[in-house]
Amino acid sequence: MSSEYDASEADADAVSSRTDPGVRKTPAGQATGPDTDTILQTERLTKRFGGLTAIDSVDFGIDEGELRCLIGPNGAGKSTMLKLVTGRHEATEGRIYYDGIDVTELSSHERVRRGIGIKFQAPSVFDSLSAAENVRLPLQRTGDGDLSEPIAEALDRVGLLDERETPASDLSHGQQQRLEIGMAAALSPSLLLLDEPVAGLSIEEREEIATLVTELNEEGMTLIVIEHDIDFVDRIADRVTVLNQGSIFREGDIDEIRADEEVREIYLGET
Ligand SMILES: Nc1ncnc2c1ncn2[C@@H]1O[C@H](COP(=O)(O)OP(=O)(O)OP(=O)(O)O)[C@@H](O)[C@H]1O
Repeated sequence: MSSEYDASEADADAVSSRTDPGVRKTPAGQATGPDTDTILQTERLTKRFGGLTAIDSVDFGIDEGELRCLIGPNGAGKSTMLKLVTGRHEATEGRIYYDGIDVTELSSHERVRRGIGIKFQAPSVFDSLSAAENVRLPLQRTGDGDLSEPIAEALDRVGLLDERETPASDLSHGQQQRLEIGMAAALSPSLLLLDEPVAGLSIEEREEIATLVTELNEEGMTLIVIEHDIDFVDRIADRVTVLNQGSIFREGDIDEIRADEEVREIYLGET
């Protein structure tokens, strides 16, 4: 499990309090611009927590329209990687380019505005609020007026329209996960990051999430999904990136990754 103590929040605050967003185009930034398929590219991205290097000089790229799975053993740096992309963590070194610009210094809020969405590993729905009230929260950050139509659309997208008045606490675990994905997808991000969307779910609930994630991708959303369940990864992924000890260990399609003996050793616990 990810550590979620104050350092991450402090980082987010530090980033969001900046007044100069530091947006600038650089040659590497142009690598994510209109003349290329690459929507996200990191360059020697590094995150240290005190003496611990959680992400170690990583160059990670993903094409627009891809559905990429990020796998690796516990503590490999997967969640940290996503939090760096969203701005919840501030990079220690390196750059992050997204859709043609350098977003390294941008606040989380600004990155959301530019089309980066995330569903965190830790639950973020409000139990006492209904499904509709939960979906309203991200929508009212950017829009005002009558939100009933976008709320209905967002709930419909994740199959929860009939549960719109149900308090989140009364939803099943699978429905809560779908609600969280609905909240992250409500603003129609270009890039959606999902941290362990099927953890603790039944086989049927996993299948529902697999279908939902695949549909979002078919609608044109680019997705990065962290997942431990290799069968789920097999079900959804185009390509797979294996992280280990803060570095990219392998990248390839799922069949190559499953057949790779060293990956099996570090990730699947097989010899
Ligand atoms: N806020 C933090 N403060 C200090 N160390 C942290 C913090 N967040 C993560 N770490 C450390 O960074 C390393 C990478 O953690 P991270 O949560 O990114 O791994 P992960 O691959 O997502 O693991 P898991 O699969 O268990 O969720 C771990 O050693 C973790 O303890």
